[in-house]
Amino acid sequence: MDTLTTLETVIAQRQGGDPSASYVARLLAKGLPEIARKVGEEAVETAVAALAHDRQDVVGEAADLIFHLMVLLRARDIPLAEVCAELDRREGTSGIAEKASRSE
Ligand SMILES: N=c1c2ncn([C@@H]3O[C@H](COP(=O)(O)OP(=O)(O)OP(=O)(O)O)[C@@H](O)[C@H]3O)c2ncn1[C@@H]1O[C@H](COP(=O)(O)O)[C@@H](O)[C@H]1O
Repeated sequence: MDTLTTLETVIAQRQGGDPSASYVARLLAKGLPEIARKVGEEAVETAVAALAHDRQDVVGEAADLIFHLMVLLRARDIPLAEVCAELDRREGTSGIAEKASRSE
């Protein structure tokens, strides 16, 4: 989690920076449609790698996907904490559903 928080800070710092010196600045300058396209591309590459047998490829593609997703969240001005809060909420919700099904 610290890793993602640090990455989120670095991405925010790169926003508005020199596109010739920073991949993040370059990607953010291209705009949301290009960022969304990259997320889609990396998601497909992750899925394809998962179906093949090279474990290290899956790790690499998953890292590319998470990185580009973090850039997309920055472009939409959504803090990572908001996504984590949604995951926490679901954990709470599924816990309630589980308890309810156990009491039936
Ligand atoms: N984690 C990453 C990271 N993962 C992947 N990438 C880049 O994402 C790109 C992946 O694109 P592809 O594999 O599709 O290859 P490509 O053809 O070069 O990319 P496109 O031209 O199609 O966009 C590569 O250029 C990688 O270098 C990353 N670039 C940056 N980071 C992090 O972001 C920080 C800031 O980076 P800069 O903005 O470059 O300083 C770095 O310190 C890292 O921590």
